[in-house]
Amino acid sequence: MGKEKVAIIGSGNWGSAIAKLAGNNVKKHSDVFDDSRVPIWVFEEEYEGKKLTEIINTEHENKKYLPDVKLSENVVAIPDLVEAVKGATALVFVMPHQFLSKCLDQLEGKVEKGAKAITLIKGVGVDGPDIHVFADVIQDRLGISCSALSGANIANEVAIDRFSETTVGYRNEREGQLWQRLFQTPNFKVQLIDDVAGVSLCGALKNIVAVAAGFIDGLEYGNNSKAAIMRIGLLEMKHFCQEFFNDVKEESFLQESAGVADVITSCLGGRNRKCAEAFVKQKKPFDELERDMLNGQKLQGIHTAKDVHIFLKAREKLGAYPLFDKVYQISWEGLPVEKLTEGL
Ligand SMILES: NC(=O)C1=CN([C@@H]2O[C@H](COP(=O)(O)OP(=O)(O)OC[C@H]3O[C@@H](n4cnc5c(N)ncnc54)[C@H](O)[C@@H]3O)[C@@H](O)[C@H]2O)C=CC1
Ligand SMILES: O=C(CO)COP(=O)(O)O
Repeated sequence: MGKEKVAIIGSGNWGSAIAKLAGNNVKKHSDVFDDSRVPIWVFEEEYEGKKLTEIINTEHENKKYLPDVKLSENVVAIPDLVEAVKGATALVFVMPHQFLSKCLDQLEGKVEKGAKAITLIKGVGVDGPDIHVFADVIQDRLGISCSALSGANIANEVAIDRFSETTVGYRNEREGQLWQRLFQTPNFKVQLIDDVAGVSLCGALKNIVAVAAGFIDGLEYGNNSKAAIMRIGLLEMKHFCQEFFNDVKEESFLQESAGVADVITSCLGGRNRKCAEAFVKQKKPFDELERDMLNGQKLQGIHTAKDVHIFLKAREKLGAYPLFDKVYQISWEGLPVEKLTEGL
């Protein structure tokens, strides 16, 4: 069997951090991976008067989304999505969830037969009463096996090699071990679990909880309130997964980085938390805050709150998830933020 050829689809803050790890690890495991080239698809834009792909390919740094972190020289930025995945056998999906569907439209019928994929995207696909994790969406649309990676992984910290853990929910153990080889470093520990849905849903739903934590910070309610939001949020996450997905594992919530640890880090230090605090203090809408505070990076939590609201409404289950619903109502329907804790 030939060596695995990796392609990374997405080059934002997390996409660039993961490209750094993958670029180095393919060299470390050159018995398994083709280490000559790791293509990364870049949604082309100008940054400081130059094309972002040109900056990445000459300076080996994504100056817009992950400044001051050097990427290995085998990481090659490519603006054409289909060209970026040409010949790839190991596809890493890592773009903000709102852009996945358009990418899959372009990729359908274009990926290598027998390729495998992993998604690092945090979000869910909702269509009225139907809900899907993105690993399933990718698998169905492209006809390839797709695992999921999620964890307490603030990208800027992983990128500078601070000790962190993550969880891979695998389709089969062999694929889990392949992804572990691609991403694990002495300071980035990759745990494996046979729970694609649980890992994916933890990553999506914790973003709603992080928005709630940001509201608490905006209200200056203090640490007890924030701890309560984390606890209630984690329970709603677990309840939601167990109610609507058959095969999720309890360990994914309580023992894995994807569950409890990601709730904690996101409620302390994530972008969703930061913008939600500003929403309360500055009284500006989220799209304006995203534009002013994130320099092109994207919020996921408020969109996931809306997706989950649409789904729960269609299933007539809104009352069963009061925290998720309060986040939706405050973010999208003008409910006063002081109502967040009412009835929890
Ligand atoms: N940043 C972080 O700390 C972490 C992020 N994640 C997840 O990883 C996923 C990707 O996040 P990031 O890499 O941080 O992205 P990001 O939040 O930095 O978003 C910017 C990216 O979106 C792209 N983009 C903008 N407009 C686009 C369009 N119209 N079509 C396609 N792409 C477009 C930009 O080119 C850029 O690559 C998200 O689901 C996020 O929740 C997961 C763990 C950590
Ligand atoms: O997923 C993350 C940390 O694990 C990042 O969360 P934010 O998108 O809120 O920054």
